[in-house]
Amino acid sequence: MNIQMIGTGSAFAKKYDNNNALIEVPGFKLLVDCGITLPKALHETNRSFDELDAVLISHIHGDHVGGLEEYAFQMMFLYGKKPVLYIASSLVEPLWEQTLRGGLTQGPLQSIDDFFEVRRLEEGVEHELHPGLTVRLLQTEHIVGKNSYSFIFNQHFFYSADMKFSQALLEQLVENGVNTIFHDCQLIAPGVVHACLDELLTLPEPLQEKVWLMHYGDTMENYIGHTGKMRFVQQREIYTV
Ligand SMILES: Nc1ccn([C@@H]2O[C@H](COP(=O)(O)O)[C@@H](O)[C@H]2O)c(=O)n1
Ligand SMILES: [Zn+2]
Ligand SMILES: [Zn+2]
Repeated sequence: MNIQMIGTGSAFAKKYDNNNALIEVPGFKLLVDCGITLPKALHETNRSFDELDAVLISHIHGDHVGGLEEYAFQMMFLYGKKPVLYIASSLVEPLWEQTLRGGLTQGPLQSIDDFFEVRRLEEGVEHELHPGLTVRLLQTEHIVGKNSYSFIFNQHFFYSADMKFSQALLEQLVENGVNTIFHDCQLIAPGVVHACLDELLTLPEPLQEKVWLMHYGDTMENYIGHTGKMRFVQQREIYTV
């Protein structure tokens, strides 16, 4: 499985695009989150919405869903298709009612199903998205009252939604077979709604070796060499995990 971060930036980053990823297995390309900067960033990566097979959403913040309106409209008006949207069941209603409805509705097109082929996912269930690609949703702590789901792909690759620090969770994941962790990282403490670098640096070194940092601010380069055994994911680079 290959992963390319179309962006690695935090919500306010300007040097880096929104923390959205493209996961690829033979015959299938999955976009993970679709933030405000995604349409332009995808274009700059010489890719188009039409080549994606589906999008998977972690939670409802602009840097993760703000590009979905353009995705839906481009697919409808440029390609005559309805994109496949994988999303936790609990997020379907808030995504439509609180984020997309205002921009997308027109004439007879009044429901999320008019724009997306919605595939509802349940937490804790192993879902096969395509032969060679499974995902399990894990609800992780981010903002009180807003559901947020991290992902375990192919039972060994953990991709954090925006989440608070939890050493216990990371240790449990590794015990259960996870060998690579892409984790959001706020460079400056306190993390509040994200794990911050100081917290992640308290992880034991063998665990740090499995951790790659993403969702970082514009000053990331100042921290190179100061992340213990953890490494920064580089925007647009392709990793095999
Ligand atoms: N100093 C800050 C700045 C922002 N927040 C919260 O972050 C959320 C948006 O960013 P994401 O990376 O989570 O998409 C939003 O809920 C802000 O309230 C914060 O807590 N502190
Ligand atoms: Zn975010
Ligand atoms: Zn968030």
